[in-house]
Amino acid sequence: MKQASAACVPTPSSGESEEETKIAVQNLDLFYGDFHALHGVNMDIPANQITAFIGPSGCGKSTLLRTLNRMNDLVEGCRIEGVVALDGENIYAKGTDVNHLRRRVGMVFQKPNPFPMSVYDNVAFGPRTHGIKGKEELDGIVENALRKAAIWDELKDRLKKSALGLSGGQQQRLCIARALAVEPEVLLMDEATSALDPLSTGRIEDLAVELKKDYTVVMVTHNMQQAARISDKCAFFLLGDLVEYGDTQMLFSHPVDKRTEDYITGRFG
Ligand SMILES: Nc1ncnc2c1ncn2[C@@H]1O[C@H](COP(=O)(O)OP(=O)(O)OP(=O)(O)O)[C@@H](O)[C@H]1O
Repeated sequence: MKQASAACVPTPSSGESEEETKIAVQNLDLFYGDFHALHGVNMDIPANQITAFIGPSGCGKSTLLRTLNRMNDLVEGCRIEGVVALDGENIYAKGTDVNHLRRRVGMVFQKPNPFPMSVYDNVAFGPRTHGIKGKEELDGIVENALRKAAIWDELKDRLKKSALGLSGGQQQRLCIARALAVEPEVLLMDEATSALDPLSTGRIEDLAVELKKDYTVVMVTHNMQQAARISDKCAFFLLGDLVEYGDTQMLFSHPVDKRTEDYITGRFG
């Protein structure tokens, strides 16, 4: 993957508001081989808020989400131009420690993907990889992460049982706990509720709202009600273009672009 040049980018101020920008995306173009998947995307993602990416299938939501912790590095032929700055530092600058980046920017996927091991070992996996070995310390980390993911009470007596025996909703909250166990600053959620029933979806939504106190949450969702319910900022994409980005309430009540209006009113997509 081509490396962008800027090593350190000043975090743009967000004008009159007091919002702190956690991630600044600047002039971002992404290519899969010859296919130009993202076109000159610019957006400031605020700290301690939920930002939702919406738009029809194939418009580039997941692609953009994956640029935020360089998951696209794993895709052969993927090339990026532009800047993604985390706390003002370009994550595509030469010399970036990608493992450290992914520790700071964790990710939860559409399908819950617990490892075939115990509940405890799933959550302890990341910290162990980072060299934490002491039982007492690991016990504390596991409990804390499961509490933050609002699943401690359900799982505290099943820590040694296989994670594969949990329900889909429990597995997804376990995956969130696993992501939180390495103390990230940003949590990326790629359609994290689309495989879940309404009750489990509600739990994850409540959890996301709770988590934004401590983390910056960025989510891709096909569910516009979900974006309207829980996100603070919303970005609408179409065919690789960021069409409109702003406060969720404004975007849903007074969309500026006709294409946004057509999409949120269900005229296409
Ligand atoms: N690994 C890849 N190689 C080539 N093209 C890809 C790859 N991943 C995605 N694309 C293409 O990039 C475009 C954006 O895909 P992406 O998955 O980001 O869209 P999306 O908005 O998240 O879609 P969905 O809502 O269906 O998940 C699509 O045209 C897709 O076919």
